[in-house]
Amino acid sequence: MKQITPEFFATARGLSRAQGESLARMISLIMPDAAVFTVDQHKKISYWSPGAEKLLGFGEAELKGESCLTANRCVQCMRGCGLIDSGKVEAAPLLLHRNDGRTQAVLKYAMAYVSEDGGFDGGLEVLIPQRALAATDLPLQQLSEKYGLISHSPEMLKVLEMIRRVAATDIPVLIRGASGTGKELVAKAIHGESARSHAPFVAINCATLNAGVLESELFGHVKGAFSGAVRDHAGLFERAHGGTLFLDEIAELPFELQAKLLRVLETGEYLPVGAERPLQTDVRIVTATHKALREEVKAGRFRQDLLFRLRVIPIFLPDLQARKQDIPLIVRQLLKQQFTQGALPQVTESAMQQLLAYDWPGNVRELRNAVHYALVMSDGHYIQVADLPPEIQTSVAATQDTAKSPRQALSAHIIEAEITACAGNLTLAAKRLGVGRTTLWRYRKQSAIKA
Ligand SMILES: Nc1ncnc2c1ncn2[C@@H]1O[C@H](COP(=O)(O)OP(=O)(O)OP(=O)(O)O)[C@@H](O)[C@H]1O
Repeated sequence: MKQITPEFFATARGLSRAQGESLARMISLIMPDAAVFTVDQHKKISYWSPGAEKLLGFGEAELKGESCLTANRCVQCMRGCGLIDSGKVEAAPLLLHRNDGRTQAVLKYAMAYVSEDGGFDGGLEVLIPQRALAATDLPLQQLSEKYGLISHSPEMLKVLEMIRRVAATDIPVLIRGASGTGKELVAKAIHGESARSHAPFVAINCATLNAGVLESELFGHVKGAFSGAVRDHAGLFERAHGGTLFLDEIAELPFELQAKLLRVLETGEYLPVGAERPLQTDVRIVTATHKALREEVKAGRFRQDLLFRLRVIPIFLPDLQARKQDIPLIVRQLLKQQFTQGALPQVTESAMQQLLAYDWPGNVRELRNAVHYALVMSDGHYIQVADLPPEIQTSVAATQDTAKSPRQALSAHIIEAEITACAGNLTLAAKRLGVGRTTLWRYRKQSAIKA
């Protein structure tokens, strides 16, 4: 039989099965909205409270004697919940799948029963529903415009859908994507659509400060904590209280601070530098990285337990290179931001071809910079190949821009992207492109004949 770790046995002194079973019934009376259940030494369900039935939609009759994984359907549960290894689980955030397919955010607490010979003898588990918030019902198109996350690509539409879902919970989110793919925009959208939107969104890049300064920035310090600490300093956890703390480049968080962050996630408590008593915080943590954190764990640079805490919901942002159909749309959006009045400059077909051929290692940030550069260089009416930054001019052998008619300024790519954006509504697409409907129809016909 698997042995419980001596540390747990020493601290918890163990809960016997008989004690646990009556405790479970008591907790389910006191906390009728929580799911309370017990498992035997084989992790088969032995008690399932009415609250559990209400929360997850499974009845006791169908679950008794079944593996706990039948009712606790989630990625972390499949990996192992830690109950056998550490004897207890404290405030683990989970996203469970209910019997009816909907998801339910919970915080899980569990305590193992210890047999007389010190072995695992089952356990008592309590799942506390996380704040029941309605997912935002903002249509994806409006969500994308509200936060400037412009895209048509299926991958980005999935990201927008994820934002809508996770905003309704307090579950930690890890955003993975290369530099300039929009990680901070996604974090802001999650915050902005959540019930925390009235409280601050605070962001910090963990790669830019050394361990000492970062600790003081995150957790604050008290007067006299170190030379130069002439007054108390509120940390970001205090400033973000009630809101969202966005930790960018989380892979760079120094190892010694990883344990402190883990403590906040587990207990909501942290210790300002030099302080004697911990403070409580209520923040939602959203993290981002361009690195594979699993590799960082393997290399011994990142704590596995912290990874599991942070990566409850991962969101992946694709490189711009993998969604080039977004380029005309984003360019247009960037031009609109610069020109609030008057006609937008037209991007010539050759210039658009160069933009589409380029690899964009700096992703949308680089595209934004290129558009700003081109605007400075252009005559204000047309953006041509010669107006683009040099590295983009040479992305493919550019053809010379000789024509300057509006039709030639509109490439087939732009036309088709706009029509898709308008869900096939040619009148709207023509309006957004600044041409008449008949003209748009003629352009399309001519492009089709040329093809
Ligand atoms: N889909 C998009 N549509 C329009 N603009 C975007 C989009 N994605 C990113 N941007 C713009 O690109 C720039 C970089 O975005 P952001 O700072 O969110 O990227 P990031 O992934 O957090 O970058 P880094 O990792 O370097 O901090 C910002 O100006 C942002 O407004």
